[in-house]
Formats: sequence, C-alpha cells, structure tokens
Amino acid sequence: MSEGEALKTALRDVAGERVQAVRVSGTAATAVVDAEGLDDAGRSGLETQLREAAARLGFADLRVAMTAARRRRRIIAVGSGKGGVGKSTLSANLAVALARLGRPTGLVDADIYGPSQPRLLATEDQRPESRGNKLVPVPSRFGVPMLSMGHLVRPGQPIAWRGPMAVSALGQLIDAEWGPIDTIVVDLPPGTGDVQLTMLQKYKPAGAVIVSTPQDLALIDAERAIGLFRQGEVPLIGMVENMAGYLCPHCGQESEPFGHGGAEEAAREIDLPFLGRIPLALAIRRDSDAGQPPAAGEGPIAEAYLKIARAVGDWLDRND
Ligand SMILES: Nc1ncnc2c1ncn2[C@@H]1O[C@H](COP(=O)(O)OP(=O)(O)OP(=O)(O)O)[C@@H](O)[C@H]1O
Repeated sequence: MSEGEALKTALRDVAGERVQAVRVSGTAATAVVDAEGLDDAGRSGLETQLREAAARLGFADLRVAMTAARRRRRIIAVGSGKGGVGKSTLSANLAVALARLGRPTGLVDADIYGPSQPRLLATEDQRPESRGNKLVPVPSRFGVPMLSMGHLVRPGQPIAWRGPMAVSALGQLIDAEWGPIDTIVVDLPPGTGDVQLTMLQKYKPAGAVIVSTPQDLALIDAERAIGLFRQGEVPLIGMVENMAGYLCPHCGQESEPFGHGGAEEAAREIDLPFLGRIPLALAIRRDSDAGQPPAAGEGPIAEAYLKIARAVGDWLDRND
C-alpha cells in the first residue's frame, strides 16, 4: 500500500466517506473532506481528529480542505398527541414510500423509551457500527437506512434516562453518518414534553406530519401536538388520519366505526392541509408485526401510503 493509500485509509477510519481525496507530496499531505451537515464546531472537531490520525502516520502537518455543503438534509418529524394512534407505523411506511418514490430517505426512531422501528422494518438483529465518533445507520431491506435505541440496547432492557440524556441519545441517532440520504423521517415519542420540544428546537425539522385517529379524543390530542410544533417553530406539513375506516379483509368493503371525516374536518378548521387517510386494516397490523411494511407491497393500502408520501414530497419540493 502506498503512503497516500495508507493515509486515506487512516483518515477514512475517522471520517468515512467524507474523505474524498488525499494527496501526499514528501511529508506534506492534503485531505479533501466533505463538510456537508457540519457546523463550525463539527468542522473543527473533525479537522483535529484527522490531523491527529495523520500525525500518527508521520504527517505532522495535514492540510484539510473542507468542501462546500453538497446537499441539505431535511428532517420530517412525525408526531401525535398521544400513543397508540399508529404514529410509528405511519413513520416507517412514510419512509419506505418516500424511498420507493426515489427520494433517498432514512428513518430515526426517536422513541427512546419504547423503540418499535427495528421490529417494523425487520432490523432487530442489527447493530450499528461507529465511524469516528458517529454511528452508521443500519440498512433495512426496504431501501431505508435507520437508527433506533432498539439497535443499541438489548430487547426488553429498560431505559430509564432523564430528559438531557434522552436528548443527547437522540442527537447520536440524528447526527449519524447518513451518507447520500437527503430526507430523514423522525418518529417522535408520543406526547408533548420537554424532550420533544428540545429535540424540535435543537434539530430543526423542515416540517411536521401529525397523525390522528377519527375519535374525538385523539383529535384533541392532535391539537396539543400541533401546539408543540408551533411552539418549536416547525412548519406543519399536514395531518394524516389513521385507522380511518375499517377495511374488511373478506369483502374489501370499508366501514367507519369511528365516524367519517373527523380528522379532515378538524384539519380544515385549523387550516392544516389534509395529507390522506389510512384505513383500519388487519393486514397493516399483521404485516407490520412481521417486519413487512405495507408501503413496500402492492394494492390499496400501499397506494394510500404512497399518496401521503407524494403529498409530503411535493411539500418538501415546494419548500426547498
Ligand atoms: N391503520 C392501521 N390499521 C390497523 N392497525 C394499525 C394501523 N395503524 C397502526 N396499527 C396498529 O396499531 C398498533 C399501534 O400502532 P403504533 O405502534 O404505530 O402506534 P404509535 O402511535 O406509534 O404508538 P406508541 O406511541 O405507543 O408507539 C400497532 O399494533 C399497529 O400495528
């Protein structure tokens, strides 16, 4: 291995694919590094690490050339006012549908205390590697790399952290080596507490999707989530109605046990775009439990998720 190749390998151990080129001339060396997504502190921290790695190979004075940001990575936060409305299921399927539509998309399970995404996308057995001081998202079978606390702790192991630790754990998941991903769907923990607000203020999602069910109570809760996003100054992309009508697995007919149009009407009342509805379908629960997101399949359910993903994608393009 030439000196230049040895140096490039050492630098890539620190900064992965960010290291684009390495030039060596005598004892002087230059590294061209992609600084996309790094703030000033991140750049200078990375530069220090690279220089230290070079020094260990005898290059006392590595010059680090940071290239301009190539792409802007945007976060879509998925929230609901309360648990159990299908927020995690929607997040997983939205990410899969966005990827299916050709948008490089990743998924973060921000539900630190009750992670469910590894099961939904069948990645429970995977553990992320780390590169430098960053995690590398695990690949899923559905074209969506992802990170969850569920990948870092043993299944069933209780996580009893206070707010600041949870926020810093979230930072590790979001601020990972995402590679060529430009959209990250974040499944927020249920509720509207400090962790959620800090997370929104710190990681500045481009927009938020609210999930609600047609029941009155869930709609009131959705308004609470809307308040959270407004407080965090996160633009609202719109509302999704989940478990909207019952899709009979036998005859394919849809009935409406919880009433019709509640979420759409509520969204209209508060001037929130309505992104679409997902029926209450046994197949969604069954396939989700089996690690097979319905959005990766065919038929009306996949189509319902794809329709929502198109609306979200259009919003992202309009608000670029
Ligand atoms: N449209 C649907 N039809 C049928 N079952 C659904 C649907 N959406 C979600 N479910 C099921 O409802 C349950 C709760 O969904 P999910 O875990 O996504 O909710 P959640 O809002 O993220 O809950 P929590 O906040 O507690 O994690 C799961 O068993 C899921 O498979």
